[in-house]
Amino acid sequence: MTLLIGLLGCGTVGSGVVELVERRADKIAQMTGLRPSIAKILVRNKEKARPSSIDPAKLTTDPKDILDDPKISLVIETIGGIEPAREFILAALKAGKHVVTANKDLIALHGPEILETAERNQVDILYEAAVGGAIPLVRPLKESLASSDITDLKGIINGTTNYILSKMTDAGLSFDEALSEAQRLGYAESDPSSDVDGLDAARKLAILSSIAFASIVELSDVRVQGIRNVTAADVRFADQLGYVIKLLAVGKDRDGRLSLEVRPSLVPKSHPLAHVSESYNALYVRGDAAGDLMFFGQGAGSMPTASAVVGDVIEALRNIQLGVSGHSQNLIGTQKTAEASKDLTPYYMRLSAEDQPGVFAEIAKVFGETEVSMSNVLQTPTRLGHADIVVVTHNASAQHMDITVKRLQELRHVSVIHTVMPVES
Ligand SMILES: NC(=O)C1=CN([C@@H]2O[C@H](COP(=O)(O)OP(=O)(O)OC[C@H]3O[C@@H](n4cnc5c(N)ncnc54)[C@H](OP(=O)(O)O)[C@@H]3O)[C@@H](O)[C@H]2O)C=CC1
Ligand SMILES: N[C@@H](CC=O)C(=O)O
Repeated sequence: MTLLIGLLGCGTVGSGVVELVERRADKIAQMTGLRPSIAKILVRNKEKARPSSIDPAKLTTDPKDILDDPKISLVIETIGGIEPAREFILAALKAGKHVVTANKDLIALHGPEILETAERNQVDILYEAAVGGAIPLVRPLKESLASSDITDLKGIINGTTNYILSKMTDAGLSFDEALSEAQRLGYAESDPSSDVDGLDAARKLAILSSIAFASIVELSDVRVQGIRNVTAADVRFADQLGYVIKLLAVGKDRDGRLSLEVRPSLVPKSHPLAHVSESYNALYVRGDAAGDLMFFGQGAGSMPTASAVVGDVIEALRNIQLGVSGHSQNLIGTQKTAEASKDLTPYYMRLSAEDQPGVFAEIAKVFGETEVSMSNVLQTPTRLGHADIVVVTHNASAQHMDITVKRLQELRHVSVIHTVMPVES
């Protein structure tokens, strides 16, 4: 039997979905007893050039052609953003259609509303592709690891920034060159500042944390710092010190208190995360019974993301056949407190100061007075009479580092503090 699908959006991800559904239709029919067929595809502009796998006759600019068609039982949303994606998904769920989406913006911000609507209407809402591209993360956390209390999540969950940092480190590309390349390859969001400023990773961390830590997680619970301040100079200093720079997402549950952060960090070259390059993502998970696990794979791009979308389609078809649709939602009732991490860690700081006798002594004095101990110092002359000074500290708290930064900014000979990043061990 054929099951008709409506596809909302046919860009990087949507076009990959069309190709993969066609390629796998026979296999999926064997696996599930239902043959998926994409009947209609919603786009903004029907005249735009599309891959040859897209049948122009299926294109429409009217969402009603999908949402009001009773023959369409499943909707795949790959438009992105909040509206009109939210409106379309809610309408599809209310019309009794199952929904598969790759939209992390929407799930991170309106997850409870969407999951409740699906539950009420006894249909599936599946969003594996929203986090980590091809890597199965949502389902393992929801199902396979449900027997463990998860205490830690740590990883690289944005392909674009990882691509940019890898290319700045390994190929000497400038930030702008690397970003343009990531856009050309289809990794970046339509507004790439979501990637660069860490928001995309924050949305993904909120989604993962809500499942792993069994809590409602608001996006505002995640402290976010992107990679805009990371320059070629930081990449070079990090290299000299034996590190690479990565945008890490870190979530912890300490006895019901959550700390959630996205921030650029120095990772030792020997650390497994240091070898996760280009658009690859990786996530460490620590659970009390399961121990430590690491998930790794392609975190962005057309086919890797389509692979997760079509995996969800197959689950929805199986659920339809078994008559168990609408039970995949895992609604979470409680909300744990989120606060800044109190863990101590070494920090990397780069600042510019006048290059004259006594200046470094003044800087060192501030570190002494704020009780942040230095473990390593590098200095390079930059422009006439100025120098870049890099300090790596021993373990310090974020609060002590904030005070140190404030005090240093008051020094007459310090012109600017460029970057402050935690250092992983
Ligand atoms: N790119 C990636 O690697 C990944 C993306 N995602 C997520 O997948 C989703 C899609 O991303 P991506 O494929 O890169 O995005 P694209 O910008 O490449 O594609 C968006 C598609 O949606 C259509 N569209 C946009 N607005 C409307 C509208 N108002 N009405 C009808 N159609 C509309 C566009 O139509 P038209 O073609 O006519 O312009 C286009 O086909 C996003 O939620 C993204 O975050 C998730 C994981 C990885
Ligand atoms: N822009 C995102 C796409 C996948 O989620 C990324 O770069 O990771």
